[in-house]
Amino acid sequence: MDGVDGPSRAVRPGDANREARPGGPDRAACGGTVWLTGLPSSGKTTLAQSLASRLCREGRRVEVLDGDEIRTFLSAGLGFTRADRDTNVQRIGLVAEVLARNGILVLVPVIAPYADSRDAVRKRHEASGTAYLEVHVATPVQVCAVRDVKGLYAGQRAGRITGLTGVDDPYETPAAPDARIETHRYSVAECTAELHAVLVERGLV
Ligand SMILES: Nc1ncnc2c1ncn2[C@@H]1O[C@H](COP(=O)(O)OS(=O)(=O)O)[C@@H](OP(=O)(O)O)[C@H]1O
Ligand SMILES: Nc1ncnc2c1ncn2[C@@H]1O[C@H](COP(=O)(O)OP(=O)(O)O)[C@@H](O)[C@H]1O
Repeated sequence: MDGVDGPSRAVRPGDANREARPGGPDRAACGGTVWLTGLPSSGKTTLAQSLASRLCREGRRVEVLDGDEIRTFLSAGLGFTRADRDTNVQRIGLVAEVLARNGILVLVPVIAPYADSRDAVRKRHEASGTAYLEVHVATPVQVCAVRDVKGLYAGQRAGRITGLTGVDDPYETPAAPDARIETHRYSVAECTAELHAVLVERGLV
């Protein structure tokens, strides 16, 4: 309906968030998504939890969208085909963007093995002017296979599972991530500090 002040205009996602900030953008007061992509056992969840704890202590509103939890509810029934992984990633991307544009810092420790799928999530954020950082948790597959937190690598070797990301299923390494974290070289505390510094540098903290 047209208002008394003139014709209405389309309200785009993120408008309310921007208008709620008098004096222009205030990155420290607005949200953003930090997507941690990497192989199973690369350290995504550990780093997301560690960074979330630190950000919470600093008074930020933080959400971690954990891959396993999402697959139990929001993506229940999806498997690990390319189509299912894409659907899973796009659903998570939508939730992350909605939370982020409403002032939450959203940490997403999800494999997201395909570049075009990750790019679509970035574009969704760009469309609403919402900050988005892609972090590659760049742990070599040999190290991940030794860590093998959930026994997936052993399961693949034993023939119990197939289609394991980075072993017999693709992982498209991010070509130009906002950060690359080498968890095989540095401790959890050091990697968390490095990630935190990236957020500071990008004006998210
Ligand atoms: N075949 C296969 N390949 C990769 N990962 C597998 C597979 N089967 C089960 N899992 C476990 O599923 C966890 C969640 O996966 P994601 O939702 O992050 O994957 S995806 O982005 O949709 O590809 C993922 O969690 P993380 O280990 O925390 O990465 C795996 O432990
Ligand atoms: N620098 C590091 N950063 C993150 N995890 C690390 C690091 N060094 C060792 N680890 C260990 O690697 C494992 C990573 O597991 P997890 O975080 O569940 O991986 P993912 O979520 O990628 O599957 C944990 O046991 C963690 O303690």
